Amino acid sequence: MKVIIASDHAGLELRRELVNVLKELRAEVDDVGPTTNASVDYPDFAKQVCRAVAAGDYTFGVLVCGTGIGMSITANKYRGIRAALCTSEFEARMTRAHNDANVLCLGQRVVGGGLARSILEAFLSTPFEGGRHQKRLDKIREAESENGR
Ligand SMILES: O=C(CO)[C@H](O)[C@H](O)[C@H](O)COP(=O)(O)O
Repeated sequence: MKVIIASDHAGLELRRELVNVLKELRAEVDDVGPTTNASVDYPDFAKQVCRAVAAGDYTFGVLVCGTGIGMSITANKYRGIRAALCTSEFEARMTRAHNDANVLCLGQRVVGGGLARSILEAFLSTPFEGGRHQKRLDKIREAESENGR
């Protein structure tokens, strides 16, 4: 499994913890930064992750900012990206099973390291159920086209 991860300055510490978790889980992980806690703009980092996931270069992307909200708003602007902001394991399982989410967004100022780890593990290990949910994903794709994206 290949995972690409990024954050802004407000998600840097949690991102570093999650890189270690991903390595423990034997995922192939590319960490695109940032490398210092100088203030940066989260859309610049979301862009790198979302372009790579949408191109099919990675199984999943992970984005961390202060709340996870800015990252998730940005990520869902990219065609083919289904980004989910999760604050619980339940949401992580459901968004994989029902939405086939391909980008996980987390807020360092919202969830602690232990919970974030559980959320990440649930996200990575839950398969998409398909069936009735596929038809709904097809409709999301239609919505992307309708909006000229
Ligand atoms: O986009 C966000 C909020 O919707 C993220 O949490 C950012 O990390 C946050 O806005 C950064 O805030 P800061 O005051 O510049 O650290």
